Amino acid sequence: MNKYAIIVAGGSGSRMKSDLPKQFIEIGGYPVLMHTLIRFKEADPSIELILVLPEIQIKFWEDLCEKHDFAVAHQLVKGGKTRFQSGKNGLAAIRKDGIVAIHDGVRPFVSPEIIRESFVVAAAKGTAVVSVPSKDSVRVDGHAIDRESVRLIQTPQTFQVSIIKKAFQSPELSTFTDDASVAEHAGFEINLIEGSYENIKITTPEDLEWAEIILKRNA
Ligand SMILES: Nc1ccn([C@@H]2O[C@H](COP(=O)(O)OP(=O)(O)OP(=O)(O)O)[C@@H](O)[C@H]2O)c(=O)n1
Ligand SMILES: C[C@](O)(CO)[C@H](O)COP(=O)(O)O
Repeated sequence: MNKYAIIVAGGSGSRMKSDLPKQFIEIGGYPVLMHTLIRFKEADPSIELILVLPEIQIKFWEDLCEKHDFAVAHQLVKGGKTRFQSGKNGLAAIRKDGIVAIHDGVRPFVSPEIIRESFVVAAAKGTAVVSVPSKDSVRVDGHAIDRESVRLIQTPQTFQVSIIKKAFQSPELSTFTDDASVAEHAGFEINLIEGSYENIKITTPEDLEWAEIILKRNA
């Protein structure tokens, strides 16, 4: 079975408010993106890695790889204006059937076990989307709802290639905040699997402090 991971890192990182795009900020001495790619190689060395980056950042990334002697093989693909378009560009680089995990480049602490589980479930059921329960109470439009019914969605979001390629043929909608919403819109059932609170998305400056803490805890 062919296995792929599309690591989307084509965003602008506006909420981080940093001159250096957040995917390149160093944690534990290495750029965030290198940690993420290594997690996938650790999960399964046969996974083919596809890294989606803004075109303008590709040379910078290649220089970083040289500087850090980064030897994890990966294919580079140009990003798009939105996460949907970046994902679609990544998918276009896959020519064979198999299973593909789509993962935020800025989630460097996904565990190899969760990655492997997502491939197993997607192979059996077509889709596997990582999620955690909400630890906080939740209100929608001002009204309390049963938080047991809430799941917070993470990545990887893993699919049979044929399913997710078909789903991405839909015109883009503003409600597509992730790949699962694209697949669901196309009529596919979404299977949730258990994630981890450590699998944070580095989004705002304080997340970098959490990242250093998680790294030290795992050292
Ligand atoms: N056009 C885009 C937009 C986002 N992403 C990726 O999708 C992931 C999740 O997005 P987010 O954390 O929102 O990243 P940014 O869009 O870069 O951040 P912001 O929303 O703060 O600008 C990131 O790895 C980001 O690089 C992408 O590949 N292409
Ligand atoms: C894909 C995602 O990480 C799942 O939680 C999330 O939807 C990305 O949202 P963002 O606004 O692009 O950070």
